[in-house]
Amino acid sequence: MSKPRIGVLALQGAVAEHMRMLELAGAEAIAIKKVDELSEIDGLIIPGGESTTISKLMYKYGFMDAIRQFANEKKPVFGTCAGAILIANEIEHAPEAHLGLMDMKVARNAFGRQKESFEIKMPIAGVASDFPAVFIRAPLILKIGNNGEVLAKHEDNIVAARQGQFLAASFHPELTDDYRLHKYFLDMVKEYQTTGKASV
Ligand SMILES: NC(=O)CC[C@H](N)C(=O)O
Repeated sequence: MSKPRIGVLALQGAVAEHMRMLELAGAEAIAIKKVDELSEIDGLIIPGGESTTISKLMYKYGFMDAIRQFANEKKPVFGTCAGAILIANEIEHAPEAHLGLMDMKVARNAFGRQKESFEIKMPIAGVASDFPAVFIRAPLILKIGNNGEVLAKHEDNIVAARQGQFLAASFHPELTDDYRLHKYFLDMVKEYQTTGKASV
């Protein structure tokens, strides 16, 4: 079977780092700069960075509707840090969501000033017992919808979750050499490719 093709939304943020991890995990990584490039990929990562900036650029280049359409085709989407904020359907203290794909409520910059940035090892269900998670002005997942699955918690707060084709992490899984969470996303993409084929 050929390698799954995974895109990284390349408007702002940690793009090259995600591409490197995807390649280590066995995918073909593609930087997505224009909407028509979405048709070339089987799954999409929306990286960390600054969610307001990425959102503005998404509107400017027509990505809002194009990514919603991509998700409608049952293709997996993984949002990390700012990317998790962008895929959430509810943001605390914000009047509206951005893409509103995944049924979860997030809070931005939720760790307070002394803990703006830190690294810990933590268990992630189905991924690792000791995953090195780097948090940088990270959001928290306050709640997830009924069919969502909590994958990781830090001090009782949800920091990684999955809901069907959607995966979200508060932290940056692309800043170390540990590509196990990228591998997990790759397996999700393969699962959806197989499901897609089986249903036709
Ligand atoms: N590292 C990050 O992606 C930080 C996210 C940023 N604090 C935001 O709200 O967009």
